[in-house]
Amino acid sequence: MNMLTLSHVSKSFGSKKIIDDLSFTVPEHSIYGFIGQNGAGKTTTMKIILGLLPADGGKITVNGEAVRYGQNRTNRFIGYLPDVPEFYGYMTPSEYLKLCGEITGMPAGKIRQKSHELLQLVGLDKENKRIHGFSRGMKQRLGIAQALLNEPRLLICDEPTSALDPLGRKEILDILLAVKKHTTVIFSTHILSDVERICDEIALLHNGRTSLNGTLEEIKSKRKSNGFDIEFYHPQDADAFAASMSGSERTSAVRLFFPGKSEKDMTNAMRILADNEICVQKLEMREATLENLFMEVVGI
Ligand SMILES: Nc1ncnc2c1ncn2[C@@H]1O[C@H](COP(=O)(O)OP(=O)(O)OP(=O)(O)O)[C@@H](O)[C@H]1O
Repeated sequence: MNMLTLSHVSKSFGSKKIIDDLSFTVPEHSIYGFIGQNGAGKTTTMKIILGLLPADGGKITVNGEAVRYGQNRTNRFIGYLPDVPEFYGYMTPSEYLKLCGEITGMPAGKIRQKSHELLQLVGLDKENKRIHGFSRGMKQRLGIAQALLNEPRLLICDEPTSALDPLGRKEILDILLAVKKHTTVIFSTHILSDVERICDEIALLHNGRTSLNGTLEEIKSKRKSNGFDIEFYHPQDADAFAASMSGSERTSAVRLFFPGKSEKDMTNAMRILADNEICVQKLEMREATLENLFMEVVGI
């Protein structure tokens, strides 16, 4: 089942079209990476999903129910972590979660049990400091605990790792992986290594549409090969081979790179190597990385 679907969604601010016929689906219990450059429209899309901004056209469903601007019925399925979460700095984490639970009408026993469980999950269970002394990473972790308090079916995180150092980012990514058992996660980001680490599926937002979407394997396999490298034992073998197969770049004394070549070209290279009795240390295809696919799509 799909936890979130967007069909032909559009949004303009004045004459500027930000979202243009955007469609994608997020399967239940997946981690979905919503990627785009600064200003691509990620936050705008999330606000439309939350019913906080009206779309100009199209349809969105969350857990099978249609989202309507200005109504918050579908938000009972959603936990939301904004890019810069705001807290009452004079409270401790457990006081803050208690307040959030009370506002949403949770019974006191349930608030206690969920707060304990969630603070443990985000590594803040032993933290009795007031929130104003927290690091950015601790605030993001508390924000995730708060977003999960009402046991949402869908957790939406807006750039949860963007302002964090590598350790802080790892902590957030590990938490998102842990919550996937119970909750579908969609998170926006422009940090591609985070996406490669935890996402089951991705959509790349460019010019208001998804320019790439699917699993990482699907996306990488659809794109053209990036070529192959050959590492020789002797520089003179590299010289001889470069003379017999065109299109190489010398990347070291004993290495040649053949940019843009296919698997068929690599088979041909193997034949030439065998015919000339040249033994090599290594011969490998260069896999498309998400980063070079991103560059290709956005035209950098
Ligand atoms: N309320 C608004 N009125 C006018 N323009 C807006 C409004 N909100 C967003 N925009 C514009 O829409 C575009 C998309 O903004 P949005 O915040 O959705 O991008 P984003 O992908 O989340 O970017 P970032 O990674 O920088 O947060 C930007 O050009 C922004 O200036």
